[in-house]
Amino acid sequence: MSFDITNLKVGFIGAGKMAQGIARGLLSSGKVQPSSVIVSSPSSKNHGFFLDFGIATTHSNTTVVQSSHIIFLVVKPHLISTVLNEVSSLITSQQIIISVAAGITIAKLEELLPPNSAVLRLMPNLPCVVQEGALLFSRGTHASEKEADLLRSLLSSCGLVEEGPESFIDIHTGLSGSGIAYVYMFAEAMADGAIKMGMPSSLAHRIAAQTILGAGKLLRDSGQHPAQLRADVCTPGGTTIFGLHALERGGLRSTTMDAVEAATERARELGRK
Ligand SMILES: NC(=O)C1=CN([C@@H]2O[C@H](COP(=O)(O)OP(=O)(O)OC[C@H]3O[C@@H](n4cnc5c(N)ncnc54)[C@H](O)[C@@H]3O)[C@@H](O)[C@H]2O)C=CC1
Ligand SMILES: O=C(O)[C@@H]1CCC=N1
Repeated sequence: MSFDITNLKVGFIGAGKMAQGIARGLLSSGKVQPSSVIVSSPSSKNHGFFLDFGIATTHSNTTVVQSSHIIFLVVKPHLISTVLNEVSSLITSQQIIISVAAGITIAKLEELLPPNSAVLRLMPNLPCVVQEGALLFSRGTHASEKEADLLRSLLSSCGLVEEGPESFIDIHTGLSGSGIAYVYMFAEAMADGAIKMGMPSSLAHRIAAQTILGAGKLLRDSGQHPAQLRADVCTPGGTTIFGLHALERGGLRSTTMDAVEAATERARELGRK
């Protein structure tokens, strides 16, 4: 299978938050023009977002399949079977199917698709919208290095794109797909702490966001272990170690590990349904 990326037609089945995130990342790469993208969903609720970018919308999943080389399945996990039962007979081995549904395994996707279908399973996260996503994908039985390269190239503007074994996808879901929500909860709690100490809410939230952004950027760009960066902030007898001690008393590390484990287990459970 070979594709000329400049003429590539990309379809999305599902028009929600994650479809919008990937579509935005995709367009930012400049490799795909809005006129080459089409999106379907049963309601017109989210169509305005795509129409504003010059992307075509439809209520027909069939139309998306018939007009696309690459099809992103961006519906909730429990709808994957329904959608694939509807469109599977139209899918050819010349097309590439990419599922982002949490928990839904490659084996399940291949079972629902015609034999020899090229399938990739992708787990993105919402910061694709700002080109700072963390994405991990795995190849199905009939997806070669070519399809993997094409996906990497298409998603290059979505953020970090890694390929790994399928067994890592549910873990990545617990760590990163869901993980941004843990960070938001932490941001909210940090700001609440500052509000409790007397800072106005809007200033506290702006500073909490910038603190998390700065910490993340330094962590990523320095390549240092987080424990080293944390140690760099701690003056002996200073403020930070008092704050860290309070976090340790609350079991922050253990609770965070529990959160990654719980979300990973839930992804695995969704795959068994
Ligand atoms: N929201 C997130 O942060 C992430 C979501 N995901 C995965 O992305 C998928 C979509 O999640 P969201 O975008 O958050 O959900 P959402 O609820 O925002 O969007 C789902 C979309 O599917 C459409 N839809 C419903 N039934 C349909 C059908 N029969 N045919 C076509 N479209 C249909 C809905 O109208 C809606 O546009 C899920 O499988 C989820 O596991 C993966 C990583 C992160
Ligand atoms: O909560 C969920 O199931 C989806 C998958 C990862 C993020 N949101």
